[in-house]
Amino acid sequence: MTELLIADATTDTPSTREAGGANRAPAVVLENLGKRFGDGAPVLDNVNATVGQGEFVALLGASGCGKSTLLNIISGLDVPSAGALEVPEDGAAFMFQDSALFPWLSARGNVELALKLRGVGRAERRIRAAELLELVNLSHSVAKRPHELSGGMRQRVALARALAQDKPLLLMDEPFAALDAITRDLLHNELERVWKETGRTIIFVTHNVREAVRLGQRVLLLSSRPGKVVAQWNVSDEHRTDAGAAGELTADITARLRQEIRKHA
Ligand SMILES: Nc1ncnc2c1ncn2[C@@H]1O[C@H](COP(=O)(O)OP(=O)(O)OP(=O)(O)O)[C@@H](O)[C@H]1O
Repeated sequence: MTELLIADATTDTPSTREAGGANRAPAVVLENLGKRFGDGAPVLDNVNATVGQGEFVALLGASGCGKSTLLNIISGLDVPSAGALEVPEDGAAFMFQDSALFPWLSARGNVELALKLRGVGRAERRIRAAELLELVNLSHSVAKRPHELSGGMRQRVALARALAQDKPLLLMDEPFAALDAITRDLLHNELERVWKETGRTIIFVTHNVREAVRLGQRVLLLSSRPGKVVAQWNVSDEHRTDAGAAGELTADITARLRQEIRKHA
């Protein structure tokens, strides 16, 4: 059992501060963050977490616990009602469950558009888009439009487009939730490779414990109503190489997640 207990998530405890990786400079710091829409009950309350530069963190929680709200706040699309946050000055790129590609543009056109919005010149755009599509294993389909691509291929284009924004932080909101299990496994391998090659900081939201353990160096569990970080686990090399150890960790996290869900059932 490797759960790092957060005894009092209402304060910025040493466990939450250090878990970003004692050797890493922080990329994202959330301090006593709260969010309430209008005069409704708080959706997030006293969220404390630190994500280190280059770290891959999986954010897990029951449906409706505020995961997307938290990503929206980190990305700057929404503002917190309480607390403070530090995010990279250069901002974040976002990737969603729906690839949200422009249907009239090819894979290359979609990626080039993101480069154009950054002011990259025409010749360089072509080269850079080709590199990014190669990075996500889509060199053979650059001229295809979204309707000619499978769901997995569309998500690869969306990943290339997110990388084209050249932001140090990548926020991923259940990007593979709509894919079949085999395609999802393939994309897990590819995302891991892309993360290692690009050194991005990634916060990856999912409902899927197995996916969180497969991808995250650290898994954070958000409680429901209100959402706050109630537990976290480090995923070690042993979990990556030993299916038994990964299975045990997955079972531990699942039990803890069920506990959270039962509280509000
Ligand atoms: N703009 C908004 N106005 C009012 N309430 C909102 C708004 N956005 C989100 N909420 C509420 O905040 C809560 C958390 O929503 P959020 O989408 O962040 O949860 P989630 O954990 O991402 O859910 P899921 O896993 O189902 O996608 C929900 O009760 C939702 O109805």
